Amino acid sequence: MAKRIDVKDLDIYYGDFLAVKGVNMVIEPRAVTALIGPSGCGKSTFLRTLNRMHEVIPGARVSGEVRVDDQDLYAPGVDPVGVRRRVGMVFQRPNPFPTMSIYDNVVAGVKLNSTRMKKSEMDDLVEGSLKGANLWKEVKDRLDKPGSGLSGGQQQRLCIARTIAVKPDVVLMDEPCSALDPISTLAIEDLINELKSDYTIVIVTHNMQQAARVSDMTGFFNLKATGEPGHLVEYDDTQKIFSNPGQKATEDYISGRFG
Ligand SMILES: Nc1ncnc2c1ncn2[C@@H]1O[C@H](COP(=O)(O)OP(=O)(O)OP(=O)(O)O)[C@@H](O)[C@H]1O
Repeated sequence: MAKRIDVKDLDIYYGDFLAVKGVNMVIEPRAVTALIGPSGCGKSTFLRTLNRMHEVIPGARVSGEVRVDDQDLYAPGVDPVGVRRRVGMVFQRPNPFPTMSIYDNVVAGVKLNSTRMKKSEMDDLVEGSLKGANLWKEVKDRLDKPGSGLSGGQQQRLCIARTIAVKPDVVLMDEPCSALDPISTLAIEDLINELKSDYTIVIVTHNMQQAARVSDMTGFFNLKATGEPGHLVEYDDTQKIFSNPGQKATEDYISGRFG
């Protein structure tokens, strides 16, 4: 299950534009790592390199290494589809398949991976994944109803259930609460806290209180000026970053002096 991610000398490009430069970082398993920093510094871009989603944009590429338990995701011959199965992703806006039932939403990824399963196994997987996403009690009597009939917070938990149904090693979350109300946000934060016992979790967030609440480690990204590449300024225990950061830029950012 949870795996360590080792990023070495990673440069990330959109065509000729170097968006993020020189990232070195070890992301620990069974922990939550938060990525913070001002708009445009490359947090989401970096996150998408961790499951090879970056390269779906034409011209987008990387140089350097991303190792997940010693396998370089960018080595020749590595299948990006397999990578995305092992490293799942939850997006900013809940994106369940709207006309699909709640049940079918949970197993959508599993079916895509063409794993053949008996109905009883599928039922168990749906129940286990919805329980894992703290949604089971709310939906168990309406599994055949469309996913779009759920509240925003429930839809996001449904997306998390869909992500964990394929049994990934890592779960990436790109601002998973930014479209949610405060109560749904707290529900997702509780869930993140529970999920970390099984997965490596990396979350991009604009909300520094959220980073402080949910994460064990925090990486602060910044950029010197518009058009310059983003870079990782500081990466440390969340408590240290928020109480006694090593860099002035980090301190200025977390104390609200810029960004
Ligand atoms: N599809 C794209 N094509 C070209 N450049 C892009 C693309 N997506 C992002 N960029 C550029 O890459 C840089 C990093 O963007 P990114 O969205 O990763 O930053 P971010 O820190 O996640 O920002 P935000 O907090 O606003 O979401 C920016 O200069 C952005 O304009």
